Amino acid sequence: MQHIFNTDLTSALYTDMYQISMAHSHFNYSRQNEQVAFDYFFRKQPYSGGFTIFSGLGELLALLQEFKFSSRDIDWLYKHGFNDGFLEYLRDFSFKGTVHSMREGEIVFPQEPIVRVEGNIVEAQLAETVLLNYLNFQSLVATKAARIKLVARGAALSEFGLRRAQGIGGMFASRAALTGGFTSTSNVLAASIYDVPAVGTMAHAYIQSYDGELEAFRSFAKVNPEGCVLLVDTYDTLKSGVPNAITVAKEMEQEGHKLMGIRLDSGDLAYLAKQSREMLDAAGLNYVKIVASNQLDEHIIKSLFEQGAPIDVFGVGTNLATGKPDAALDGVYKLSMADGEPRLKLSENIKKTTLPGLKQVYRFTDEAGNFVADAVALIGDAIPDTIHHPYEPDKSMSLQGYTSQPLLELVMQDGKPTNAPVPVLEVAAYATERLSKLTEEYKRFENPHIYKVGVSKQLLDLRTELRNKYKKDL
Ligand SMILES: Nc1ncnc2c1ncn2[C@@H]1O[C@H](COP(=O)(O)OP(=O)(O)OP(=O)(O)O)[C@@H](O)[C@H]1O
Ligand SMILES: O=P(O)(O)OC[C@H]1O[C@H](OP(=O)(O)OP(=O)(O)O)[C@H](O)[C@@H]1O
Ligand SMILES: O=C(O)c1cccnc1
Repeated sequence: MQHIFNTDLTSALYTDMYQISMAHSHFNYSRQNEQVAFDYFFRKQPYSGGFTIFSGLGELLALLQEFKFSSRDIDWLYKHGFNDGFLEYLRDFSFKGTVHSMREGEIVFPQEPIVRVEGNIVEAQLAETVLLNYLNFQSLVATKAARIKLVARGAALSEFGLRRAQGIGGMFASRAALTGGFTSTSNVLAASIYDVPAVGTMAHAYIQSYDGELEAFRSFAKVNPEGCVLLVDTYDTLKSGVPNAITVAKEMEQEGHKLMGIRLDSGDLAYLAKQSREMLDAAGLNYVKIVASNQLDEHIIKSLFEQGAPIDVFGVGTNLATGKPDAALDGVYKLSMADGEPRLKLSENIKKTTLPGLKQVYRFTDEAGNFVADAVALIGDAIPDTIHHPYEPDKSMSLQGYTSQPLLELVMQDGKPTNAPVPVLEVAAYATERLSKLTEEYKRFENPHIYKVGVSKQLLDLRTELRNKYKKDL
C-alpha cells in the first residue's frame, strides 16, 4: 500500500488529523450524539473579481455517501493510539448528516453561507476537510473558467490543463472548468467520467519525429481525418506551417474529408491568426478553424479579440487548471449551532467574527430580473425588507419592491442525496443563466462593483448579544 492508486479516496482518513483527535475526544465524553451545524463560506473574491461560481457540490455529495473507515483505516488508527471503544464506533461510522446548499453553479459572494451541514458533532466535524478541499478548489477553477467564457465571444473553449495541474487535482480542475463554461477537455479520463467531449490536436513531438513537416501533417491526417487539427508553429508558422496545412487540406478534400483546423501555439497570436485566416480563405478553406493556445487567460483572450484576432477555439491549460494567479479560494467551515444554541467565533477582526445560528440566504431581484443584493437571515424570521452591512451596521439598504428567492435548499437528508446527480453541463447552463442576471459592473475585471450581501436586523442583534456575552465572560 505505498501508492495512492491502491487507495480508496472515499476513505474518511482523507481528513486532517485534528478532526480525528477531536472526534476521539467527543466520543470519550459521550458527546457523539450532540447535534451541531456548520456553515461553508468564503471571505474574499478570487482574482479580485466581482463574483464566484460555486462548484464541487456534485462530487462532495457523492463522497459523503461513501465517507467511511475501512478495516485498513481502523488498523492504521489502532496503531496510532486511538482507544478500542472509539475504533468500534468508527467501524460503524458513516455520514448521516443533513446538508442544505445553494445549487451548484450558483453565483456566490463573500460572507454568505453557501452550504450548511447539520449532524452529530463527529460526522459534521469530520466532513470539514474534504468539504473545503472539494469546494474551494473547484469553485476557484470554475470561476476562472467563467471569467474566460465572459470574454470568449462564443468561441469554443477546451480545457488543456492536466499536464500542468496540481497532480491528481487535475481531475477536479477539468470538472470545475466544465461547470464554469468550458465545453470539452483534453483530459480523457475526465471526459469519460463526466460524459463530455474529449478533444485533442497534435504535439510538436509528432511533427519533429518526421523528417519534414508536410510528411508529418500528411501521415496524421490520413489516419485521423475526422476532427483533424494541425499544429503549425513547429518551424515557421506563416512560411511553412500554414502552407503545408493548406496542401494537406486540399489533399483531404480529394479524399472527401475536411481539415478541421490549424493550431497556433506561439508568437503573436493576433497577427498570426489574421495572416493565417487570409491564407486559408485565399485557398478556399474558409471552413478551417483557427485554434489558439499558449499560456492563455481571460486577459489575453479579451485582448486578442480587441485586436481583431479571428480565433474560433481556445485551448487553455496552466492558468485555468491552477487558478492562476490565486493559489486558493479562502473558503472556511465554521460552527454556527451546538446543543441547540447559536454559536459564534470571536475575532479581533470584526470581519472574522462569524454569523451565529441557522440561516437562510435570500437573493433579491429587480423588475428586469437582475440580482440586486443578498440577505442573510435567521431561519424562522420573516424575509427581511432591509439589510445591514455585516461589519458597518449603520449602513443599511431597503429591499422593498424586489422579489426574493431562498438559495439554500435541502440536498442531503440523513446522509442521502435528495435529488439525482446533476450532469456537469447542466451545472454550467445554470451558471450561465445566473451570470446573465448579474449586471456588467459586477463582471468587469478592473475594480468591479461590490455586490451587497447584508444581514437581517435579528441576525445582527443575535451576533451583538453573543459577542457581548462572550466578551463579558473573558
Ligand atoms: N497578440 C497578442 N496579444 C496579447 N498577448 C499575446 C498575443 N500573442 C501572444 N500573446 C501571449 O503572450 C505570451 C507570449 O509568451 P512567450 O513570450 O513565451 O512567447 P512564445 O511565442 O510562447 O515564445 P516561444 O517561442 O518561446 O514559445 C503568451 O501568454 C501568449 O498567449
Ligand atoms: O499553455 P497552456 O495554457 O498551459 O496550454 C497547454 C500547453 O501545453 C502544450 O504545450 P507543451 O509545451 O507542454 O507541449 P507541446 O510540445 O505539445 O506543445 C500545448 O502546446 C500548450 O501550449
Ligand atoms: O490537444 C492539444 O492540442 C493539447 C492538449 C493538451 C495540452 N496541450 C495541447
